[in-house]
Amino acid sequence: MKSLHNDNVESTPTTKTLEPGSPNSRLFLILNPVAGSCSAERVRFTLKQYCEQHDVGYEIYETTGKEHLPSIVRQAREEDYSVIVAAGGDGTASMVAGELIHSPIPLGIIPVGTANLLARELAIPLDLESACQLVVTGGAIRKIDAMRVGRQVLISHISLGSYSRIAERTSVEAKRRFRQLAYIWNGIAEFIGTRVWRFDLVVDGQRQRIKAAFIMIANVGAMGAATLRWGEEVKPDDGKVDICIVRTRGLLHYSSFLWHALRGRHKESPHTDYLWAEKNIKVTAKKNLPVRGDGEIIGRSSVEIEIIPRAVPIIVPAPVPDEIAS
Ligand SMILES: Nc1ncnc2c1ncn2[C@@H]1O[C@H](COP(=O)(O)OP(=O)(O)OP(=O)(O)O)[C@@H](O)[C@H]1O
Repeated sequence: MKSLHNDNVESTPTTKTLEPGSPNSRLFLILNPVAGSCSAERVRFTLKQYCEQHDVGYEIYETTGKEHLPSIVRQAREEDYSVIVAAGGDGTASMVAGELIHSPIPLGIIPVGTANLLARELAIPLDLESACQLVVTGGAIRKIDAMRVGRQVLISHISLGSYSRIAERTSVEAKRRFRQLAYIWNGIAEFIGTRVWRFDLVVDGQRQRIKAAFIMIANVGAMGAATLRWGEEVKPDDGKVDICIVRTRGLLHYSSFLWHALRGRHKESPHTDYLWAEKNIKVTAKKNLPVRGDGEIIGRSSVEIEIIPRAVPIIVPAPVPDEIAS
């Protein structure tokens, strides 16, 4: 079997097992050194500190972008790590999550990506120290729904239309330099346009033809800007996936859509329709549009999604007991 170790591995051997409420005993970290404005060195240093403090063994795999990440995760799973951690953005988290479906080994997230939508949704701390502490000392486990597309698994969003075109225009270099501003800049150009596209949409076997600026298939509500969400009822662990059909044309419509979203009254927006699916979704665009999944371009024009309810166990902060909160 190919070794999991790469040139930049740091490890300490221990044999403890994960016990709820006690520190995780053996941790495997997958670190994307080019995610967001990540400093791989700082992530290594901070994680090392917490691991040593809590007597937790760890190993770090730094991604190159060329490896088959699912195989790396599969091998770590077989080697009995108590927790597998993704340090990166939503793309890295979903690639790791795909191999942890219905697994007893939870996914920890150190959100050092650009948007970090999944972490925001699950209240996983965005500061490096607190995120490292959480994955090392453990918290609560939340099992979230997953979306299978071919051999790939996605956990946050899949979109086609203007929204996916923005991702296609935004380079890795721009994301690294300007973070979310890179998306906003490219978004303005797309949103002042008035284009809509024809789609064929099949939701749990029900087929319809629609015209829309974009279709957002959301398992996670967070849009990534302020408190904006894709819908009033989008939850990552409710066993269903929401479909937001945005029929906006031009800046005025988008402003109205955002105004309703800001007030949490999405359904009152005259430019959006909402559906939800429990089993599967198929979208086919009549034009050659990119399909965006968890921040990456995953295909063109068509996507078929199988929903896997409450599939991926993720470490989240433990709920604060009422008496402490008050
Ligand atoms: N060493 C590397 N060099 C270049 N690309 C890499 C490397 N490691 C991973 N990648 C690529 O990084 C992408 C995943 O990035 P990720 O989603 O983690 O960060 P992000 O895009 O900055 O954040 P977000 O998705 O939250 O906006 C994948 O396309 C992967 O192939």
